[in-house]
Amino acid sequence: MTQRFGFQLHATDGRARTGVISTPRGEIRTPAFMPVGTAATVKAMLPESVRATGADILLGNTYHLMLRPTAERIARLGGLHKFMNWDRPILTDSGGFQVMSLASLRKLTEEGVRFSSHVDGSKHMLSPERSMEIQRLLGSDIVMCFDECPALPATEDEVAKSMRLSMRWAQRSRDAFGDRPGHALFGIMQGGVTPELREESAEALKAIGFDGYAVGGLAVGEGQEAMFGVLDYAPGYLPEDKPRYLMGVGKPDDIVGAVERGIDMMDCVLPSRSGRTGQAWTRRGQVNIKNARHQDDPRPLDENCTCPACRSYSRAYLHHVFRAGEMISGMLLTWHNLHYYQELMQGLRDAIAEGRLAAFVADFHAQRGAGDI
Ligand SMILES: CNc1nc2c(CC[C@H]3O[C@@H](OC)[C@@H]4OC(C)(C)O[C@@H]43)c3nc(N)[nH]c(=O)c3cc2[nH]1
Ligand SMILES: [Zn+2]
Repeated sequence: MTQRFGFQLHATDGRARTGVISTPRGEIRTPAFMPVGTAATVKAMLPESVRATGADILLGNTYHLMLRPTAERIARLGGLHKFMNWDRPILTDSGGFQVMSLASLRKLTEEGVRFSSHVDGSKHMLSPERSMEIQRLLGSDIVMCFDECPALPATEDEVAKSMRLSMRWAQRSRDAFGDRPGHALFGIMQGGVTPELREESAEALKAIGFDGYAVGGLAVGEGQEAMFGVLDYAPGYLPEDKPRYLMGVGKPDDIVGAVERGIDMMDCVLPSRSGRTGQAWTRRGQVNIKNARHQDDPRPLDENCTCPACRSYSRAYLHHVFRAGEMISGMLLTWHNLHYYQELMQGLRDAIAEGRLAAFVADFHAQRGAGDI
């Protein structure tokens, strides 16, 4: 087990890459999908179940945990890994994005963001320095810079101003992070959909120097075509020997397209959130299990899936427990969706390693029927 943070590239296929990120708490196979555990839990899943789906790393979040139960309390109790019973790597987002999307009465200045908690209305402040302190108290292995993700619609001038603020905050995040062997600090590229701004952001981040680089400011409503348009050039502005993390993505076809364009890490609430609403993702497309047509169907969600839901339960049963509002409904569909996402990532890693990504992607699209299956 290494005491350092490192990234080894094993193979490439076109712009896609496969490799391993090594951390003191374990290895992360890339391309990697990171389940979201916002408030110290991947909803409806035990940590050992999350591991059983094949996840090497999960996500926590500064914004949610600073409000409840507070980072100081988690630190007193031994840190986030011990608190939530997950001893493998954890990446925490820096809180900027969530403040802008969840908090109220926000005041943004050069210093940081003052806001009122969406939980109890209490007053708080987040800054690069405070975000680094919170992520250190949590004990996360991969720390994200404190940034500002502009809400759409935004003019190019507003995007430029916001990106330049985020780059000044990236320097302050780097300075506040200090030297923490075995822990990584990732910069976050901003710049909207403007190539010149994306390049300016990448150059600023490279000049500061980070252990990994995120592509931020995407998956905020711009649509897949615009997102892929940015990914056609933005990852190329980032260092080849460092992990590239696309934040908040996405649907299975978003993930495939992002990996083809050189992305190594992704996170998204979709598989867990949609699982709780009865939406199953399968290799042949989506299944809305609450649809009446499943009520007599003895088949599993997906005959080829080896997850507990598909091994032991029928669509008819899943339909029933969703209609009845039983807790097991969200548990089984979340498990299936996370299992499917990890199976997709393993398929991508194998295909890149064997130089057959194009065939894998063609088969991925060919299998997906239109609409509900
Ligand atoms: C969904 N689309 C999307 N999410 C984005 C994020 C947040 C990603 C975090 O928000 C949650 O996903 C909604 C995830 O669960 C927690 C644990 C809260 O963390 C993940 C971003 N975060 C930062 N710092 N900067 C960005 O430019 C950025 C862009 C994003 N686009
Ligand atoms: Zn399954």
